[in-house]
Amino acid sequence: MTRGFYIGRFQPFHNGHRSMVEKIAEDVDELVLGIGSADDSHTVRNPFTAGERIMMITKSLVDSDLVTYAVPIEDLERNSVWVSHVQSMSPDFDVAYSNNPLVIQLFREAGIEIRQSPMFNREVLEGSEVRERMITGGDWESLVPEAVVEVVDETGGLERIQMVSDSDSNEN
Ligand SMILES: Nc1ncnc2c1ncn2[C@@H]1O[C@H](COP(=O)(O)OP(=O)(O)OP(=O)(O)O)[C@@H](O)[C@H]1O
Ligand SMILES: NC(=O)c1ccc[n+]([C@@H]2O[C@H](COP(=O)(O)O)[C@@H](O)[C@H]2O)c1
Repeated sequence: MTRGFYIGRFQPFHNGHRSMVEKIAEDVDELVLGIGSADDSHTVRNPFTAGERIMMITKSLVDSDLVTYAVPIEDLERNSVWVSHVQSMSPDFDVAYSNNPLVIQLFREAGIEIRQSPMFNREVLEGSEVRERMITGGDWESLVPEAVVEVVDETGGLERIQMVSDSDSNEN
């Protein structure tokens, strides 16, 4: 039995993340999705709470055969102990997945196997592109699973990101 760990901020969970989960499913029996920066929300870069991101992930993967667990991981001031912090919050895992250079470095230094994945349609499947479209009224819905559209509707996420974006630009 192999269990993987996939870390990301998932702000929001988009079709690139879902494709990555499908790719990882070829390697592992179970997957932990670590919701990074779990303590952050209500900003343009991190608009959604950890709870909202858990809903997005759980509902998007409901039809998947893979056993998945979504675990919130708060940020720490000290990179040197971040991997231990991750391990203290997550079910045990055998291999980690990320394309983030700092994350890759920290897992390598801790002696944990880390695998990268190909980028899927990265020209548009990027969190910052989805958030920009949410703010400007573009087509963001086609970039995310249907379940994410429903969670954003249910939680008033669109009004929220537009409001925090407005207050950011008023401060600048
Ligand atoms: N289109 C994609 N295809 C494959 N992997 C992706 C894609 N987009 C993001 N990832 C990977 O998923 C992980 C989590 O990414 P993250 O939550 O930061 O999303 P992001 O799209 O890079 O968002 P942001 O623009 O907010 O930084 C990272 O390792 C990232 O490289
Ligand atoms: N010291 C720390 O708290 C620390 C170090 C490395 C990564 N992280 C987090 O891991 C996540 C990585 O996800 P992304 O690949 O989406 O950037 C982010 O939430 C990031 O803040 C935190």
